[in-house]
Amino acid sequence: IFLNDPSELSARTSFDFVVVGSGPGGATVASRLSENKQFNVLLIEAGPNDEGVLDIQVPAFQNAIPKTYEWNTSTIPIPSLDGRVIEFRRGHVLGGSSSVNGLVYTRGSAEDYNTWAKISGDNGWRWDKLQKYIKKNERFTPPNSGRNITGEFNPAVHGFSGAVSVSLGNDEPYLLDRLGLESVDLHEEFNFNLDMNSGNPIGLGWLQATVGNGERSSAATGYLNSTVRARPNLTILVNTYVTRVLSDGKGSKKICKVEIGNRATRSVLRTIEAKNEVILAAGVIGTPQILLNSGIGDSKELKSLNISVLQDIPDVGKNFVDHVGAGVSYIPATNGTPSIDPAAALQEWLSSRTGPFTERGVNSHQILFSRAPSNSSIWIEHGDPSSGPNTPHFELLPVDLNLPGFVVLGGLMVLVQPSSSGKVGISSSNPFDEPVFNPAYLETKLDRDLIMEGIRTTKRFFAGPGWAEVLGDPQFADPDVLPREQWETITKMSVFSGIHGVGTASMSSKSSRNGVVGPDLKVKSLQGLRIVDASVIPHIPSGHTQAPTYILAERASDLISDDWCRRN
Ligand SMILES: Cc1cc2nc3c(=O)[nH]c(=O)nc-3n(C[C@H](O)[C@H](O)[C@H](O)COP(=O)(O)OP(=O)(O)OC[C@H]3O[C@@H](n4cnc5c(N)ncnc54)[C@H](O)[C@@H]3O)c2cc1C
Repeated sequence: IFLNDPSELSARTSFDFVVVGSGPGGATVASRLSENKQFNVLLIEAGPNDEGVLDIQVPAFQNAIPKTYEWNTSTIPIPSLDGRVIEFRRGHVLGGSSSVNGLVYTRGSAEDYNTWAKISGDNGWRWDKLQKYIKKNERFTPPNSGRNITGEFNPAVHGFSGAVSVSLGNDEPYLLDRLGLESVDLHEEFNFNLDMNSGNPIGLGWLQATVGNGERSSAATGYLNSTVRARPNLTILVNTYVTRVLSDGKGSKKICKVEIGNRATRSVLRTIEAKNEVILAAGVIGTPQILLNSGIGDSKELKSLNISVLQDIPDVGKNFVDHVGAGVSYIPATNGTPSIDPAAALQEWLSSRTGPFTERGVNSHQILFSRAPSNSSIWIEHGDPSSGPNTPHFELLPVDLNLPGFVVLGGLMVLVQPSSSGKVGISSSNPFDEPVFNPAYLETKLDRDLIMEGIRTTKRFFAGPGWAEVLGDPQFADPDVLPREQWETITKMSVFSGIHGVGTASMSSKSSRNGVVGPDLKVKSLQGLRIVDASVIPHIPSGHTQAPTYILAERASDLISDDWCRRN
């Protein structure tokens, strides 16, 4: 059942489960729970339907998604970036951020998940225990160009019948791909990695993307396809903003209702009952915002905003961690990859779902994960922030963008195991007000030192005769040329968000007083409320975050289902 407006819901007031948010967390849970005909499930999404939106479907358009499909959230002036304000992107459409993201499919390291297990005291979160959920999520699909991909991935570590399609590039290797392989041959520091999704990501490998048959594969296309949408026991309600969750009476700790509103008119509309559970999956910003608006959070902060406290949980909105990156770009010394004819490419995509628009649009098919050298001087001052010795500190995404007025050649170097943490808060008791968000990028000296090491690592990767013919003068702040203070000032003005935020409703062990949810993802000290999205991730994965969120949500679906099947 698909509803475009809350007014269409009028006949129903109660469901077994109400899921809020339709990204990799919420779409997965709503889809899996509604496989059981006995469960009546409502999935609420603030944004519109994703169906038929070309800008979302065409992989190459990932660089230019219209703002109407995003929340357009701004940070506060970030103190650790000398007061810079940046936009933190997040999807506002069915499928959530997976409908607007960069399509990169990386799982992170086995050690990342083993760290979740350690923090939460639940071995079910260990990498080896999660394998069946990885397979339930993934449908590895060969490129529809028919290109031979032998030697570009390891079939043994993939799922072939899951919900979300994952593929390798359709095009033959680009110039940057050939030069990347040359670097691996030339420098002992960098190894070729047949498959970076094996749990051991370090090395240079072929990039896998959430693409199937030339189209974006998202939480919406993967988990909410037309068959799922037609289920009589699943109602999908889009264009509907959730303001709060409510308990069943004064003093009660049992959450049983969701309140919805109209963002345009800033008015509350009504409540909807959840007989079994409310499952929050509104993402790393939306979930803590709803909790705080509901009086679940730091009691001191809530009281100062005149919000009555339903449950004091100081960590709500805290511990925001995100990847942060620096561009390592050069002036092109040659013409690089020739630009394509966009009209012809679109025509080809429309008629056969093949051609350059099936690609991510950056003229590179590779990704490099690496660690800061063990003899680096930074280790004299700092401990290792990573999950373990097989976990990368850095990611390098080579790019060769040749768009009119926008030429980028080199790489995006991203710090994937940062140590700084920020905060999501609210500024008033009005649930329609914007969140107050400080991502605190580069707040720790360790992160600033590591970014420096990452740039040096990237320079070593780009050193070699092949690259010398292509890369001209550097266009980035070079830590080996500039004095430290000047380098830091420029870097703070130019770093970018990895858009991989986690941790604002973090998972911890049952007995821990820190964190927001237990290992079963139930909100501590309350009943009837769970969280299933990137906000519960207690240690940021060293890879991009959609796959970890899907994997987490697949296990969460089993946890929830088992709980309620046992009771009934
Ligand atoms: C531009 C961009 C590029 C990215 N690139 C990559 C990439 O290449 N690879 C990768 O792995 N990851 C990438 N990510 C990150 C990845 O998409 C996210 O980690 C993942 O989608 C998180 O899933 P989620 O379910 O936690 O939240 P989301 O996917 O953000 O979903 C949350 C949903 O909740 C809805 N919602 C929020 N508040 C409310 C409310 N009050 N009422 C109702 N609904 C609400 C939102 O509209 C949204 O649909 C990218 C993200 C962005 C934004």
